[in-house]
Parts: sequence; C-alpha cells; structure tokens
Amino acid sequence: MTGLRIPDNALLRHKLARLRDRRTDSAGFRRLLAEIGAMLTMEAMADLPEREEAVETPVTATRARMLAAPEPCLVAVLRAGLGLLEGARGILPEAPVGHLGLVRDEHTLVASEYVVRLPRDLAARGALVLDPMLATGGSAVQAVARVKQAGATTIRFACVVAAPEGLHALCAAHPDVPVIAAALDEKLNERGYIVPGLGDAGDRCFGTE
Ligand SMILES: O=P(O)(O)OC[C@H]1O[C@H](OP(=O)(O)OP(=O)(O)O)[C@H](O)[C@@H]1O
Ligand SMILES: O=c1cc[nH]c(=O)[nH]1
Ligand SMILES: [Mg+2]
Repeated sequence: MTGLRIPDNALLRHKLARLRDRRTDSAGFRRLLAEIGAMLTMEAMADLPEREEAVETPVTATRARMLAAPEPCLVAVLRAGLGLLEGARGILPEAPVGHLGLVRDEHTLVASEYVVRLPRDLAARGALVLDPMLATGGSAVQAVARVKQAGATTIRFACVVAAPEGLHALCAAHPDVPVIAAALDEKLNERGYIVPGLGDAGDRCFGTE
C-alpha cells in the first residue's frame, strides 16, 4: 500500500487541535505527541502480514490471527520524532529502536545528519520512521534513504502534519513508502514552516523556543 493515509478518527483530530494550539505548554505538547504517536502507529501497523495459529483460551480451543513476522523497528528522527516514539513504543514494546539525528538549516532548509544509530535487523523487520513534521520533505527523504541503505525494504513513514510539498517530495523519492499522517495541511510559508501547522515541533517538545 502506498500514498497518504489519514485515519478518520475524531479523537485523533481532537488531540491534533490541542497540539496545534499555541497555548499548549511543553509538558502538554509532549503528552499529546506521545498519544498521537500511539494512534498513528496503530494505523501504520494495520496491514502487517498475519498468520493463523491454534490458541487455547480458558474456555475452548480456537484459531487466532497473529503477526507473521517480528515487530518492525522504530526509527525516530531527532529531535521531534522522540515525542512520537514514546507512544509508538507502548504499541510495539518489542521493536528495536533506531535514532537518526537530522537538523534543518533555517536559511537553506537543507537537513544535515549528526547522528545515526540504527538496529541491525532492519532487513528482517522493516521499519516505521517517525517524525511529526513533513515540511519540504528534505529530512524525510534523507531519513528513509538512510534506513534503506541500512537494509530495510519494508518502510512506513508516520508524521503528524504533512505539507503538500513534503508529501510530494517523499512520494516522488520513495514511492514504495506509505505515509500515515494525522493531517494534510495547506502549504509552507516563506520560512519553510507548515501552515497552519503547529510551529517548531522540536522546540515545543523540549522547551527550547
Ligand atoms: O521536511 P523538512 O523541511 O526537512 O522539515 C522537517 C524537519 O524539521 C524538523 O526538525 P528540525 O530540523 O527543526 O530539528 P529538531 O527536531 O531538532 O528541532 C522536523 O522535526 C523535521 O525533521
Ligand atoms: O512547521 C515546521 C516545519 C519544519 N519543522 C517544524 O518543526 N515545523
Ligand atoms: Mg526544530
């Protein structure tokens, strides 16, 4: 499955509205980002391959569907992806976790890499890449390329807010990667911020505004 998936979920829209609100403080922002991370992870995992097995309940023998492969790795794009990671780990407790440090130059909007720590079994497990903001798409395109270079062939990308420009760039560079988002926003402004967006996710998450 490729392209954009936005869960049709009133609770997700409610949490996103509160995340966007400039009056939400850093502690509230972090909590909401974790909750949204859990919801997006659930949606992103909805089409994982399954197998059927015999299971004994306390009442009877039955057959039940379970995952056919180990949980995918989680890869957080620093810093803001750490906020989503917290919730995603609650949903995928056995997933190995990778960290990818990327920072965007505020003038050129080009992202540069400052840390790469990826799990070994990306090839066997695949990956869910987490970054709340898909703006120009430069960071996401680089992040997915890194994860592919490390061996992953099945990759999903989860973000909170996508700009049309970033979505287009990511789908053009990596057409095999489905994007799971809470919202598709209107545009980028002249400083490369998503409009209406939610501001600088990393700064709001870590109180560095
Ligand atoms: O689509 P792009 O134009 O590349 O922009 C999106 C990137 O910008 C933000 O990170 P930032 O560089 O601000 O780093 P931070 O998370 O450390 O604040 C965001 O978390 C994405 O990684
Ligand atoms: O709107 C934006 C764009 C990039 N990064 C952010 O944190 N926010
Ligand atoms: Mg930032």
